[in-house]
Amino acid sequence: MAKTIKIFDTTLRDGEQSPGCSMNLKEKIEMAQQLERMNVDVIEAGFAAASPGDLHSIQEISKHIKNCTVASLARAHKDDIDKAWESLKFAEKPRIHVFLATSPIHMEYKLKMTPEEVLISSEKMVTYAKSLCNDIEFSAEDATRSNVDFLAQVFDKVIKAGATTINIPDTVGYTTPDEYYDFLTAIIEKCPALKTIDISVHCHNDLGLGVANSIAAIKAGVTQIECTVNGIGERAGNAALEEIVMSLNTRKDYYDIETRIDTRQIVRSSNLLSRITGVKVQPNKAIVGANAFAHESGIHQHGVLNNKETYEIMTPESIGLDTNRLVLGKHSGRHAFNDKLTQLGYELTKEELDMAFKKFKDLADKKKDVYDKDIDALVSRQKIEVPKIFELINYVINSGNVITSTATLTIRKGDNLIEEVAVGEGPIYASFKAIEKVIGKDLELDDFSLTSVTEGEDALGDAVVRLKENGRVYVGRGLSTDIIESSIIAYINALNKMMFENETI
Ligand SMILES: CC(=O)SCCNC(=O)CCNC(=O)[C@H](O)C(C)(C)COP(=O)(O)OP(=O)(O)OC[C@H]1O[C@@H](n2cnc3c(N)ncnc32)[C@H](O)[C@@H]1OP(=O)(O)O
Ligand SMILES: CC(C)C(=O)C(=O)O
Repeated sequence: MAKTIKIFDTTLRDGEQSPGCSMNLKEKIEMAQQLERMNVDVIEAGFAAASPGDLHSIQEISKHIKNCTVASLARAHKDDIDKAWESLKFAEKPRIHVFLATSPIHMEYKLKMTPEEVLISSEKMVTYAKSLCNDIEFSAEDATRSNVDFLAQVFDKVIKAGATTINIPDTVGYTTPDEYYDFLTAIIEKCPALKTIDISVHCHNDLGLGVANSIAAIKAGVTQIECTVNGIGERAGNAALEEIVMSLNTRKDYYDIETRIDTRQIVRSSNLLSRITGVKVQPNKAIVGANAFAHESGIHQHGVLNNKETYEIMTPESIGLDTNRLVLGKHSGRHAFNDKLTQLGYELTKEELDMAFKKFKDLADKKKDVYDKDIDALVSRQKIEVPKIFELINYVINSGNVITSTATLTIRKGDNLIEEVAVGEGPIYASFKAIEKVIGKDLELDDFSLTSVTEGEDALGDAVVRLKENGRVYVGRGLSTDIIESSIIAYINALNKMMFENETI
């Protein structure tokens, strides 16, 4: 019988450590709910001691999650562990995740602790965490550059102290698949107690080997894999969840390993994360890249026309890739719309449904064919919307290749309608300048991009604006069949986020 391994998702903790990938509370809750829909076993929701905001967001995420374990990270410090426990007070299935580095370089230069002190502290802190919570994970940070005998000693102590999962991470993405397999096999042999609990790995991608190392670890007998959606994470990122899960799924014939992941939720999870962070997935990314199922050359196309399996090792449907099915049109009613939302995995309140239905009708008026992707984009965006402190009422553009563009914008702030005119190189830049005039200050535009949600002349334009202030990036998104309108909405959305989170303006 196939063995089932656990998927521990750390998109909201290690993933959020990725530059430019920070998320606000609403976005984290929406992402956590999507992870639950995808059926991950554990959601690492954050590092409570990092800030009161992090602690609060773990509490709020916990309130919304029923089926997954929620983990909170802590250094081997009593105060961190107390905060982690406080952050988990609403969790149905809480896990405290304590970590301490075990490699000579980390112990000497970072922790300034002797191996003996690390041994004592690990045992003491796991004992303390266990007095609060039954489910305790212990991670030996930089395990792959640690001495195997020393690690075995640490693991013996923390397992006796009550750890229920031991994580053996490749913190700096240093190891290779063969070496990791040998290393894990050796450590399991030296510390037989490991066989009585869950053994986990957490692989980074510094050499591009995060997924390969995770798969080698499964072969060596580990029972939990730590990973992130789209492989985001510190530096070059973490092992990508979708790649690990689909490798095991596609090569079940070889590994005979299963996960509990609903693979049809993979594309939606990837899209939602990109939508939230504004970080796009590279087109040739395995599984979720735009080209992952595209066949460009004649010989391939010929093969696929005769039999898809000539060049496709998994079906697009198995990862939830919508094959552009026409779903609804402007004559569709509320029941059909609600039914579609249920199929897509959404549960909306009546108020949310009313709002989404109105947006859908507006879209169906402008766009001939409405696809699953369009509806997903509309609804997932609505769920992470912040209050509209500024709102676009209307705009007029005067532009061409022989004149400087002029934008006239009317924007609502509270009960006031403010109109401003600005000129700029191109209609979008002129519009952004007009918004700055409305708020009375210059903003730093970190990045701007525009893509289409689906194909076709009437496709929805998806604009992403990244505004930077005091080192923080605020990502705004705008969706419209008119690309200038979507750009203006995206800019105002980023501005609203900045105000909502920071009250800076
Ligand atoms: C491999 C990983 O991904 S680990 C997780 C990384 N995530 C983060 O760092 C989250 C964001 N971090 C933060 O907000 C801050 O670093 C905080 C709040 C956690 C700590 O901030 P500060 O107290 O100012 O410490 P700072 O970050 O400068 O240094 C880390 C301290 O923790 C110690 N430390 C590091 N890891 C551990 C550990 N696992 N257990 C105990 N102490 C540790 C370091 O030795 C250093 O101690 P020192 O202050 O006595 O010299
Ligand atoms: C805290 C641990 C698990 C970690 O993030 C790492 O080792 O990379």
